[in-house]
Amino acid sequence: METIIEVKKLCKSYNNIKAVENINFSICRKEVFGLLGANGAGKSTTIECILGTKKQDSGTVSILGMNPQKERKKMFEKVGVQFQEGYYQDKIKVSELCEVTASLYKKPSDYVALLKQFCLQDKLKSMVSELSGGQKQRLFIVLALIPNPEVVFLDELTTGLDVKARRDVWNSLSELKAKGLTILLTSHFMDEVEALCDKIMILKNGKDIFYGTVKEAIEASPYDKFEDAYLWYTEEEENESI
Ligand SMILES: Nc1ncnc2c1ncn2[C@@H]1O[C@H](COP(=O)(O)OP(=O)(O)OP(=O)(O)O)[C@@H](O)[C@H]1O
Repeated sequence: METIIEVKKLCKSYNNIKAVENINFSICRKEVFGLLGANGAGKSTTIECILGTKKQDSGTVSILGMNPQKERKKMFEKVGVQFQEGYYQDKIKVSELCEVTASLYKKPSDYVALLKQFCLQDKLKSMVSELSGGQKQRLFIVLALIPNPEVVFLDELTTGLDVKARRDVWNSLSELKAKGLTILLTSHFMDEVEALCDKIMILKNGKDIFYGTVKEAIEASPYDKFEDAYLWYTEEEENESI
């Protein structure tokens, strides 16, 4: 299978904090990869190094065969990123924000169809600032998909969404995956990870403490449920003495 993202021996420190220490993983086309871990575990730092918005201290990153530091512009033609609130201006209509985003790309997706897919078709003429938290979150996923990317980065994918909206987002992503999209996501919801991810990495204090499938993670733990296993991997004291 074709490798889309390859991370080798990635290290990044901030002053005295080792945010990411010797991380290795690869993601194949059509795979959904979950980068997991508690607040401060090193997920965002890893993602920023992959996107080239932060420079690692050592190690290498390849995305779609490119070096993100050297080929930033070419890379962003093919890579979508879901940003959080605060990144976008919100005194603008949904349609205008989509239009502006689409204008940045050579072959953008049809944003009206995407808005429909994420149940936002009625909001086309609304101001972004007037959307609910969950509607904004879905709009940010749509914006990440407008480039018609080969790979998309989704950060805290469904935080703030109601139960139905989460399920709808999972279904839409599964459809996009079937069409060839590769997805790297972060999530603090283990049911979501179980439903979507082909492979996961659990980080703790910048280190890789588990890399494999959800099934393997459960099997290598004393528990039957993934959430219990996840907590076992990430728990502070008990495991450190083992
Ligand atoms: N710009 C920075 N300067 C100094 N320290 C930083 C900086 N960015 C992150 N850190 C530290 O690096 C570590 C990893 O942070 P990072 O944001 O990568 O974690 P995260 O897993 O994405 O957390 P969250 O789930 O809260 O988003 C933390 O200890 C954090 O305090």
